[in-house]
Amino acid sequence: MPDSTSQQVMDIRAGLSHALGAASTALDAARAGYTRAVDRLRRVTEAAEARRHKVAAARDTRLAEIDQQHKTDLAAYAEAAAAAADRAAPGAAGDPWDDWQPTPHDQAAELRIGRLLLPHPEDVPALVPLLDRGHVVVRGDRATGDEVVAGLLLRALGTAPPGGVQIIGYDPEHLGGGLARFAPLAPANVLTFVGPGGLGALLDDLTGQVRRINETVLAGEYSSLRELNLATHRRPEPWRIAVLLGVGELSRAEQAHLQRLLRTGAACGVHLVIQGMPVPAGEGIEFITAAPGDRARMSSAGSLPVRLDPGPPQPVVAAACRRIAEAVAAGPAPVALDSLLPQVEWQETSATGLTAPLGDSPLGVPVPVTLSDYPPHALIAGPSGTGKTNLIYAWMGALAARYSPAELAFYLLDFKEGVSFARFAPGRRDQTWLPHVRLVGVNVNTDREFGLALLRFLGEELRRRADAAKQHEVTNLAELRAEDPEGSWPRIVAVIDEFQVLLSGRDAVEKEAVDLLEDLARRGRSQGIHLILASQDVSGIEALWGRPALVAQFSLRIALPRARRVLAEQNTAAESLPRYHAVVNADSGAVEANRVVRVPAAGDRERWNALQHRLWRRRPDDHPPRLFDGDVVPRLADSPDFRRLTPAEQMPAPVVLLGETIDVEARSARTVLRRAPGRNLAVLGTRTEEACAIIATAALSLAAQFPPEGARYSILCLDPDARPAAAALCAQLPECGWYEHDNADWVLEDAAAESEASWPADRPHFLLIYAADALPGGKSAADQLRTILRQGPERRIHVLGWWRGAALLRDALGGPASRTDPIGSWVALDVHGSELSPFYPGTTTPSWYPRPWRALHFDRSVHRGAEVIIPYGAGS
Ligand SMILES: Nc1ncnc2c1ncn2[C@@H]1O[C@H](COP(=O)(O)OP(=O)(O)OP(=O)(O)O)[C@@H](O)[C@H]1O
Repeated sequence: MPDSTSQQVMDIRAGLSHALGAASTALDAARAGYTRAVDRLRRVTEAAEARRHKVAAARDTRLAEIDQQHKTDLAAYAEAAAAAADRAAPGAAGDPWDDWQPTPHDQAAELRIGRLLLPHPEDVPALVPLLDRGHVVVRGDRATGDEVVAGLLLRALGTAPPGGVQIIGYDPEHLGGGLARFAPLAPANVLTFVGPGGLGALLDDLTGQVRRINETVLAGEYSSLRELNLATHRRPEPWRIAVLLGVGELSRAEQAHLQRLLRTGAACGVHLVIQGMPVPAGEGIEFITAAPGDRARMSSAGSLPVRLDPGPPQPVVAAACRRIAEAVAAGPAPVALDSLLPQVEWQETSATGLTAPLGDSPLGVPVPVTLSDYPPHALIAGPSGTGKTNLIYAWMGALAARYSPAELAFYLLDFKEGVSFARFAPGRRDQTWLPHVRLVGVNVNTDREFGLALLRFLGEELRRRADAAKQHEVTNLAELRAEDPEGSWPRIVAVIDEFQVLLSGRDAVEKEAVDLLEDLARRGRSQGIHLILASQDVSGIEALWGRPALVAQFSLRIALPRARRVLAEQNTAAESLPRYHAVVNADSGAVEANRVVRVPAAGDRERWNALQHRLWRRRPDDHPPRLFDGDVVPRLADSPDFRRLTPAEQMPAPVVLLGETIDVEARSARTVLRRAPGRNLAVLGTRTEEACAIIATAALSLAAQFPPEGARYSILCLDPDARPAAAALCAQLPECGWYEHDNADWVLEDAAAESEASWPADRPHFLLIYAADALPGGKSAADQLRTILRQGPERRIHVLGWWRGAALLRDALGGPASRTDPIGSWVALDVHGSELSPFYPGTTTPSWYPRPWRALHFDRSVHRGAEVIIPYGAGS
């Protein structure tokens, strides 16, 4: 058993030791595991710590990055917002007051009132959309609010062209005091006030404006003035800002009006700035809560605080208001002439009429004006300085650019003192001319005869056209042109500025002028001859109004500001016209036909020259217009009639030129010295220089027709003052005899003897006597001269004598009872018509008043009445 016990013990021991061993192993393993676990824990903990640090670092970096990004974004947004604000409120809309001045623009801007306080230093302007966009209600602190209103108004004024913003003030509490700083605008009507009881009327008026603008300006084509402006770049209506200060309670009707305006006004440029009155929130209404410091707010910025700008300094307001008022008083800036010109020049046909714009309507649309069968002629009126001449230039420019010279011809006459039409003819500085112009008459105010000459010339042209029409069996120009396409039938436009001068005088000139005008006006319409008559004041032209049939032909009426009577009696449109505008009326001035036109500036040489030079370079021929300048003394050498004179083998009868006639073709006045009784010439009057000039013209024109020995010339000079001129002439004449006081008897005796001879002379003898009334030698010399005058011409001895008075000539002929027919032709200088009656047919006297460098010529063999002539300059 012991064995078994010991065995058992041993077994137990073995078992125990085994278990111990196992336990020890397990313990070791457990320990090792523990150690590893502790180690892992340590490592994990360390790793976790390291990760936490890393994450924290990463987070910090990221946070820093985000923060930086945020800051950058915020800066960018703030910058962008500021830039956008600058764009939305450029110049006067946003500039600080210390650097502020008006910067007119035709598009509405938003207006700065202060700055938005963002958590960022960038300055972001707080802007209010007023013009074209909405209305502003200012509430809160009254004094601060006043400054906000003043700032808004000044900025609005400064962003628009002068007069483009009109302010109407309603300030019942302070009777306008709230807007007192803008008072300099009042005289120019840029600021008007409505009295304490006038709110209803003001709202009524504004509602009326909105209705009118909707109906006639936007006319269904545009939804707002802003849209119209964007589409056309024009702004036909001003912005109207009604400033309602401390209004108090409104009646129901006023409330209704106000609500309507708040809803509809902005589209029509009618805006309300309201202070001290509750207004419910609504679209397009900006509410500004005025408060000092950071407590101000504006509705469009939500809860963002706003710091309001201080109000504009008084000197800035005063200077701006003065400038605006002055600019408004001076009128709108001129429109450019180019706005009337077509894209391509000389493309139109004038077969049925002439149509060209004269300017823009208030809506900015060009207003075409037509001359045709109806209306055929135009009457323009405007007091001096209102732009009549400018309007004529603008019209001519628009026509000349559209119609080539083959389609249109101008004849221009200016009775005004000055040379406004001279620019169309070649001048000393500018050699170009307007190719359409055929005739220019300037400085003609004392030469009304030139007006007559033009009318006679047009009358002739009318007859020529009527004959051609008859030949082609047609009745008007359009048909004639169709039948005769090769013919030259331009429409003729004759412009007579200050035409009342032509129709003044109550004399033969006036009568003939009115008759001719009436005929031309009546028959010219169908033959393409159009008259444009302009005058400072048509109301007093009796010759015109006395002929209703004549006036009726002028159905196109153009009235410049304050023109009288040119429109129909009840039509007062011209009274309220702004400067540089005209009423164009193609229906004899009837109110319904009024069209208001803004006329571009065409008077400016520079503007005109560009057009004229362009058209001149395209001129179809090289014929400049005939320029008649009443102030210029013509030269014999330039006379076409003189240039045509040449010595002929068989001289029919010598022609004597005397001076230039006042006519369209610059003809010379002439008399013919045939071998017949009475063919002598008398120059009458005391003006030595002119008398000498006429005798020189006569003698030189005679000399031009004879070969050197073909005629004989004798000069008898009895006036020492005439001696230099007579001697100079003598030097120019071939074979010229010279006689004075001492030897006068030689030439008189000889010539008298020759005159009585029974045989005709083999060559003519021209006896030029200066101061024939001063003959020496008593009765015998006088008798000899009478013999020469009576009998000489039959024997080819002709006297060209100067007597210093009509009565002296009469004496030379034998006294009051003697016959005057030995003097067949005379030229009178400073001699009145009544003194000339003995030398004039019938019992009439020529209607003429003497004036410097003009003479009256009469040739009994060809003239019905005397003609005014201009002596050629003595030096010619
Ligand atoms: N549409 C216009 N735009 C700009 N300036 C103008 C315009 N019309 C006229 N003017 C200017 O006004 C002035 C007077 O114009 P204009 O000579 O045409 O007047 P008028 O009526 O013919 O005067 P007057 O009969 O005294 O000659 C000129 O200096 C002219 O340049």
